Amino acid sequence: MTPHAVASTVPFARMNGLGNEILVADLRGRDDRILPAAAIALAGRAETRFDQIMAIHDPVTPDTDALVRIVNADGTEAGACGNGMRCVVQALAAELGRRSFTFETRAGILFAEEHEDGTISVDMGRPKFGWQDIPLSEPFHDTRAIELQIGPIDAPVLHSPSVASMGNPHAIFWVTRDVGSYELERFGPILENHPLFPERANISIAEVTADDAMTIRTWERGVGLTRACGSAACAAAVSGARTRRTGRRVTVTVPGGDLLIDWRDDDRVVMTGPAEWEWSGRLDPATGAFERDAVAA
Ligand SMILES: N[C@@H](CCC[C@H](N)C(=O)O)C(=O)O
Repeated sequence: MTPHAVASTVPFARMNGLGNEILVADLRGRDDRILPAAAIALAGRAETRFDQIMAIHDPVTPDTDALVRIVNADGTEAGACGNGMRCVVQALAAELGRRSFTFETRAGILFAEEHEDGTISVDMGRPKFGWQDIPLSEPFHDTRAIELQIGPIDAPVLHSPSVASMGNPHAIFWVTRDVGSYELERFGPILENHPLFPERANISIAEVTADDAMTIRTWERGVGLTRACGSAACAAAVSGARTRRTGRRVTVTVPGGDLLIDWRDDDRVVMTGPAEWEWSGRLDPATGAFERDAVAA
């Protein structure tokens, strides 16, 4: 890289949260952002393919540790990313030798904590169920099951989803067969872009397997099929409890593993799970050019 290019790059770590592919980029001390073109370029390369970039910026609000901007693979910004927040916590805990953090995101202030066993809990805030808050493009007074279906009109494959906002819009379709048996790659893009969702939506299918367990698969807005989506797990858990399908504390199994979701009595949703570091490098937030750090022999 030329000296100029090196000066314009920032450190980043390739990480994952249960297989949700995350790049954690450190933009502290700078005024710039990850540009959409850079995100699209990074997402398009096998080595740096990602679901979200978690860009750590200097804090804006007093008493927060950092502002975190969340960028999807298509370059759009998201309000929430549960798996990505766990990766941010693991990276900052290793750097700063602390375990508890307060972050600001587009969706509000979040609290997070790394436990002794290495798992990380993120307080994802309060869910919203009002149709304007999700948002939907038309009024639905009961968002536990809205009128929306896909497939033949008289025998829909998926129908009547619960909808919720966890800082980002989610639709949860309840099914009674193995979630792997549905063509989510076919239905996901149609439902993500359905006119009912003016800001598009994350689309999940969920099978309840016990009062305290469910299995989900998610088509992520701005990304596609994913091995894990933390905010979808939270949205599915609160929707399961709201529709009396489950209790308020559930293990949500995603293709990448298990997340524990606790919808506390104070209405806040706490997600607990792992994060994993893969490798580090430097990237250019304007172009997406990157280089890997040399690995010690
Ligand atoms: N993977 C995330 C959710 C990412 C955001 C989503 N694609 C959106 O645009 O809302 C998670 O773990 O929550």
